[in-house]
Amino acid sequence: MKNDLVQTITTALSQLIDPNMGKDFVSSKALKQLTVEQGQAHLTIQLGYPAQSQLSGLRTLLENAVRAVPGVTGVQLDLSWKIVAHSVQAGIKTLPNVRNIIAVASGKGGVGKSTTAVNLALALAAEGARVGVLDADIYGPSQPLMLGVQGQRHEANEDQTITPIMAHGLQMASIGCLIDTEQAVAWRGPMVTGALLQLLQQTAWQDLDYLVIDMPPGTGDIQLTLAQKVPVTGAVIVTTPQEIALLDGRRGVNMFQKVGIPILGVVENMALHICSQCGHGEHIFGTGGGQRMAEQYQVSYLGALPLDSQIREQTDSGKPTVVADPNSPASLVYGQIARKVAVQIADKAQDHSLKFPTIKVQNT
Ligand SMILES: Nc1ncnc2c1ncn2[C@@H]1O[C@H](COP(=O)(O)OP(=O)(O)OP(=O)(O)O)[C@@H](O)[C@H]1O
Repeated sequence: MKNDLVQTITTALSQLIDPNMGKDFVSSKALKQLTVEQGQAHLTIQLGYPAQSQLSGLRTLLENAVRAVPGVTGVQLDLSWKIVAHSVQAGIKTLPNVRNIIAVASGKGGVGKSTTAVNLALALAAEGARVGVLDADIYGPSQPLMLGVQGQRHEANEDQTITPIMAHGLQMASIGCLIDTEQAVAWRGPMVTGALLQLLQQTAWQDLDYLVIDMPPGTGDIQLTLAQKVPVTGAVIVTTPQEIALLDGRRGVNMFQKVGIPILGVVENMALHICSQCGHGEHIFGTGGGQRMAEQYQVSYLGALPLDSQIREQTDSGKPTVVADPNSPASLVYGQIARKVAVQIADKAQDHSLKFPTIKVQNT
């Protein structure tokens, strides 16, 4: 009888879809433990993604499903999440204290890659994850400004590490807080990649679930070398609707796929112009480009942000939208993007790197 009840509850949970994962709680491996004693069900459900804002809804969903099983007289549910490290490119070691690296990239500059990276990081943190940001945009480091810590310097430690700067709950490292980046303009590619890899490896990251890397814009040698040497779980491509940016965005998708990094999806930034006077929205650059690109490459379309002066003002004044106005429509979009990214990472059960051929790079 007892085993029968365990079996019936397991069957019920195998038919209950986690709305975030789009998968049931058994095949997503979230159900960790289930015992039944005199009709009292004790369950341990562990999600693979941060879900602070989702916990009460998921709790109700799960408890109702178990309670509806005939013979169950009560439910005790232990509901939590645990973010684990996922596979990276073949032959590359993961970083200690960093479970997952998310590269945020764009085919060209000025499309809002840094703005997307910082708001994605903050939205993941708002869901309860431990998050860091590495500003790898050596020619135009903007994370210190966006996180309101411009002028601060990294502290060097005796063990050759540097301490990340804390901002809005994120651990941040930026080349802009280490050197005068005007010098870097004259650096050749290998010097740039060397400095960025050193920054990544010598920062004393503390127990991160996700490290979001704000990549240098473009798809040249520096980006390719980084994509080959940094242990990345997945990449997010930021693009704008203009055709030229989309062409560049396609190059970004190709570059990551060539080196065996899965694309977590495409973010379409500045997709719609919102008039600051009347609030009216207009697609000044055309519609549907990001979605078409995602379909063409069979990658996920993560969402679209409007061209909104508030996003610019908030982010450029050191308080990105997700912290300045957490309930705004734009923050909700960043939240959805973060959830889709986290869920895709949680769903990444195996090493995808074998799916794509690895190419050799000459200029390291
Ligand atoms: N959705 C948006 N609406 C309005 N302004 C935006 C939006 N996204 C970004 N911006 C603004 O556009 C400017 C460029 O953004 P950002 O620095 O994020 O671009 P980028 O792609 O990282 O550029 P680069 O790589 O050249 O540094 C910034 O002033 C930023 O505040």
